[in-house]
Amino acid sequence: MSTYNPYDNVLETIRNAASILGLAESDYATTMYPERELKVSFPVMMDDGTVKIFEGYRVQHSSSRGPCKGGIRYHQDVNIDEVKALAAWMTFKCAVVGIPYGGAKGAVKVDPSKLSSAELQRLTRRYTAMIAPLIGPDQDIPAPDVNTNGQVMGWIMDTYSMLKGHAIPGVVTGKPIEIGGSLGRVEATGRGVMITTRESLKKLGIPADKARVAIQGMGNVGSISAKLIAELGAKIVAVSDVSGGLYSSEGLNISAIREYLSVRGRLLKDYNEPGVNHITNQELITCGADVLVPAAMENQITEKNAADIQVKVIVEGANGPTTVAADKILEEKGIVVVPDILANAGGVVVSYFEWVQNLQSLVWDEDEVNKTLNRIMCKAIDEVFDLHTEKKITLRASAYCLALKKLVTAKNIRGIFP
Ligand SMILES: NC(=O)c1ccc[n+]([C@@H]2O[C@H](COP(=O)([O-])OP(=O)(O)OC[C@H]3O[C@@H](n4cnc5c(N)ncnc54)[C@H](O)[C@@H]3O)[C@@H](O)[C@H]2O)c1
Repeated sequence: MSTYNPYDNVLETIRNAASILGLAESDYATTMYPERELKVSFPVMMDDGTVKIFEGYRVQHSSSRGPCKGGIRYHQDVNIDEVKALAAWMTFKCAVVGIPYGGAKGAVKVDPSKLSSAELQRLTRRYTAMIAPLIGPDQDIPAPDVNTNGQVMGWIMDTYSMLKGHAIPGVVTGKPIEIGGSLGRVEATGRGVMITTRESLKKLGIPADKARVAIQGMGNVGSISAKLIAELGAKIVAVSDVSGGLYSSEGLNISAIREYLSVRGRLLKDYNEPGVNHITNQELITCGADVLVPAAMENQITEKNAADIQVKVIVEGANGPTTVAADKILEEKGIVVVPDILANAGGVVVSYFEWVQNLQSLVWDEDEVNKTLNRIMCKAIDEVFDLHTEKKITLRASAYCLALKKLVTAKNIRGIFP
């Protein structure tokens, strides 16, 4: 078996959509290559006085439909192909939900749990300085992703503003409210996953209040998805984090688990409650539920475990959790996969609201944010399901066809420079 390369996954998915649309390669070739790839190496002074060198990246996949947009990830295993794939998924995500952005992604190869808060701040500030030539509210706007959060965005905003000499809140989204963040942004990706789950179940005729749901990952996306899907009346029977998972056929107490995890450094392997069993991440993926929400990392549903998956629907909270080979197995089994570029788009939609508020120096109330998010998500979900029914293609192929069409149209209108 060849080594897993998420960018190959992206290319195969784009080629499949292009062939469904009957596009010639010259029509969509630009979507196969990132516009810019920056690799940086930079020193950080550690608390003990030693200097460590870290490697980071910023990839801008496309600016055809607007400024580049995409999160920053801190992870010890990150590499350029992963960042290229994540940047491309952002391009397609923004296109499928119809917000005026291209796609980008950044990362630093680091395990942030091994750094003190002061070291994390110095690393973030130096990485920001290294990518400063590429980012800015008009060209490329970062946001949180795995292992980054509002505080990290605050340091990025401050560093960039200091370099420019005045406050520029619109350079990042996912900031704390006090410095220009949007109400509803922290919950937005999970809220989008909940809306996608609710609407998909409705279309498939599965009552949400009878659904049994398993969620992999209890970070920003997984834990908010768990909370909001539970509020639909569904039973969350399994959740997990990097250390392992919890299972209860009666349904887990999500607010108690979220409360427990709110202390930095705590892991689910140490969580104990009567009636709750410890399971592995693999057991979570193959446990008997109706809905599986992978909300951790890429490459979790593969040809090795796809045949053992028993759910009716998979709602991809994470980016790229399912490989192309696994997708084919799931399709043959009749399992409906709601793709990442649709299911987890809530975060970038509310990031867009935050950026608009920053550019206009306006503040929206939370109700307006959530209502507008709901409207945009429901419209995109309807469009993706309609094309899927009309063309008898998977939901992933449908979402990519809709997005690719918009990207090709934008490129054609703009023409080729010079
Ligand atoms: N934060 C956002 O707004 C956002 C938006 C869209 C998509 N996403 C995607 O959602 C996914 C999760 O992002 P997040 O922001 O919630 O990250 P996070 O850092 O807040 O949480 C990640 C969670 O996954 C768990 N995890 C890490 N590695 C794992 C593994 N190998 N197996 C099982 N669990 C593992 C962690 O313990 C943690 O619970 C990523 O794919 C990310 O790209 C995030």
